[in-house]
Amino acid sequence: MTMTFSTDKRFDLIAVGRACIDLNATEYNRPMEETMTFSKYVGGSPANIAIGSSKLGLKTGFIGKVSDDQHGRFIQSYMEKVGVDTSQMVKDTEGHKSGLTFTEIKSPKECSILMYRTDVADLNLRPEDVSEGYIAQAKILLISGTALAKSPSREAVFQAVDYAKRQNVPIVFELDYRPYTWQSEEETSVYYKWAAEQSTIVIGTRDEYNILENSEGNSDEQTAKALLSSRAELVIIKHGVDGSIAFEDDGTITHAKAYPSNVLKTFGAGDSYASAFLYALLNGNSVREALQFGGASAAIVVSKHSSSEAMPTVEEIKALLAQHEQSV
Ligand SMILES: Nc1ncnc2c1ncn2[C@@H]1O[C@H](COP(=O)(O)OP(=O)(O)O)[C@@H](O)[C@H]1O
Ligand SMILES: O=C(O)C[C@@H](O)[C@H](O)C(=O)COP(=O)(O)O
Repeated sequence: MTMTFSTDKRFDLIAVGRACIDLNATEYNRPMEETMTFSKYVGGSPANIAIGSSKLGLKTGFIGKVSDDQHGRFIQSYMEKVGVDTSQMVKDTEGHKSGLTFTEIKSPKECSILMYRTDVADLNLRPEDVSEGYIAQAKILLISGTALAKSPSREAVFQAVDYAKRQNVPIVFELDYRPYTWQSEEETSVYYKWAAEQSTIVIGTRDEYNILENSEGNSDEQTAKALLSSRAELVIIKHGVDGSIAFEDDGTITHAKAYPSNVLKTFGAGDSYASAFLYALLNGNSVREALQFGGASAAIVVSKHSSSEAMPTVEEIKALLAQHEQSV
């Protein structure tokens, strides 16, 4: 299947949610306690997806709140530099700080992130910060799960979803589960179910769908069937190095393998996957081709140091896919 999107919009994709700071360990293969140096990048799942999409050539906008300080200015200027429209990125006027994520690279397979997210600026986005006229200009609105974790950001996302529905803008929900920001898994499940019910495309890992379902017992088929019975037309279930599966509402199921990669760290895979997957779909490619695009993009990013800065170009993705075709 290929999906069709409006052609007369100013933006291909508008993302709503957090834009933060990643501090990635520059010393590899050691625990955080022994890591002394870090490199700074823009981070936050929806910001990474917006940056990745923009680097691929999509016209991209961002709705979010950042701190009114050096970090907020760094985030905004980096996103502008890579072509993301930041006209709807607001500065926090109450002193809230941008979130920080420290990464630990213990081995290429054993990575973790440590988030500093107490009362962060992004979770203080307010409904009145969200413009219906802006959302109306998008082919798709991307919402990320973490923005639902706390008020007032939760209500800002409700507002964005309401505007998108009024304006017939399809919603893409990236589950983006970050336990640090939630009170409990039960609470997360309530909001995840709600968001999935509003969305045309749902993207998440198997573990994230378990959180959504508040249950560990469901198969991918059961999960997809339940979601496709409401508004969703396409459900993507990711399985890390084992690849991903797309379930469509006409019953088509497409499996995609991950591409071999010289892995440096595992984080960044999901965001690069989402940006390239959505790029391909928005450009009229089939779901199968979009899965391949997403997987290739992720294979590139896990071999590099950052999530945002490492987002590949279309040419890099095509080169990896061509290389893979030659070797099979
Ligand atoms: N180690 C890896 N090597 C190559 N590709 C990977 C690797 N890990 C993940 N990917 C690719 O990225 C996609 C998303 O990764 P996954 O780990 O499932 O998501 P997330 O990063 O959101 O947890 C996978 O479906 C796969 O195509
Ligand atoms: O999402 C965050 O706030 C942290 C990210 O910026 C970080 O780069 C990361 O963990 C990305 O991992 P992914 O979700 O696996 O793409």
